[in-house]
Amino acid sequence: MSYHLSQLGWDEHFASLYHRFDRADATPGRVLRTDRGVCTVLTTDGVTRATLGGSVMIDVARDPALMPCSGDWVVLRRWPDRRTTLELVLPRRTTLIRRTADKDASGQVLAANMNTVAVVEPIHPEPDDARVERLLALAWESGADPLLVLTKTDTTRDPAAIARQVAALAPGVPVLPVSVQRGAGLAELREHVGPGRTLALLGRSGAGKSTLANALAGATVMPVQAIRDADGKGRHTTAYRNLVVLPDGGAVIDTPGIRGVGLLDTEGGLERAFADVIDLAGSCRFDDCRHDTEPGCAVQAALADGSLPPRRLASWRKLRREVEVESGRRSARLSRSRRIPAPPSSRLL
Ligand SMILES: Nc1nc2c(ncn2[C@@H]2O[C@H](COP(=O)(O)OP(=O)(O)OP(=O)(O)O)[C@@H](O)[C@H]2O)c(=O)[nH]1
Ligand SMILES: [Zn+2]
Repeated sequence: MSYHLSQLGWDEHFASLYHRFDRADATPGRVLRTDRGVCTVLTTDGVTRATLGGSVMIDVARDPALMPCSGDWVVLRRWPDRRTTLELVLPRRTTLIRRTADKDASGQVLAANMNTVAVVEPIHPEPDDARVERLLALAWESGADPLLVLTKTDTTRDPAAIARQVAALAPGVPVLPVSVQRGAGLAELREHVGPGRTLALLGRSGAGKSTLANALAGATVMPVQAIRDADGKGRHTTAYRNLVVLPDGGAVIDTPGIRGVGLLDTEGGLERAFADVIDLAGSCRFDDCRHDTEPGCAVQAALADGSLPPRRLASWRKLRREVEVESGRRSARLSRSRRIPAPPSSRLL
């Protein structure tokens, strides 16, 4: 049985990247999950497990963000002794990456190559404004389209009112209230998946991400589990918690529930998440306005007339300060690591 990778978003772009690695013992695939250096990968022949090849290990030692993750398109190599290694991660189109807690401030990739990132926040107890803002900045940063999903709407009396309040934290982002229990909002959410499209779910533990992924997958049996194992050793019984292949095409990436998430903000995600504040700042009289006591400050004017909630400016300042401090640490680390010559990444396969 074969599986069409195009159902998962494999297209001419990735095919052309893969082309130069195409040889008899190589095959492309998409990472479903990773578990301590062992990756579960879906190929046209089914699901296989692969260990990291030497070149990937060298890349990861240099930059932890190059560790394969759910959603990555990769090149596998099959060896005569039946081992399979993951030899290369094809360049990611979008990347959901958070700053790790270590002092190096390096990045950890949570998901790759998704078209949409849904920030998943429960409507009850009350949505946490600061968390929503932070996760939305991360979603914008990924390069994918952000979406805000408010879950468990069956647990509160007036979900629409809460959705309106939360929408003020999410300029330019569609807000979608859902209840899996009642089946409400799922049809709207399905519009963001479908053939060739991948939706990543991002949110705290208990937000309802796995419940959403299961609801989108519909049946209890994923087609992945019905596909013959590429090793010929029978079916896998593992529950694929990370990338879930949907019966009608497309995929959902269920990221692990995260407690705190640091922003790397190298792609301007913060500015897009705070487009309301940035737009106002563009109308201040002085280009270097600090939005304190300067004359002609559009931000202060909006605070005064109530059109900008004070906490939006406070959040923006707090997150920007955090990113500045952390990027300072990161550049210190990079200048240290430059003393080690970078390995050539092209002698693969
Ligand atoms: N009432 C109600 N409860 C829900 C709904 N969706 C999820 N829940 C409950 O919320 C709890 C957490 O849901 P999960 O889907 O496990 O949350 P998660 O985000 O995957 O959590 P982690 O796996 O820890 O990251 C479970 O007890 C679900 O039954 C809903 O629509 N309504
Ligand atoms: Zn100003």
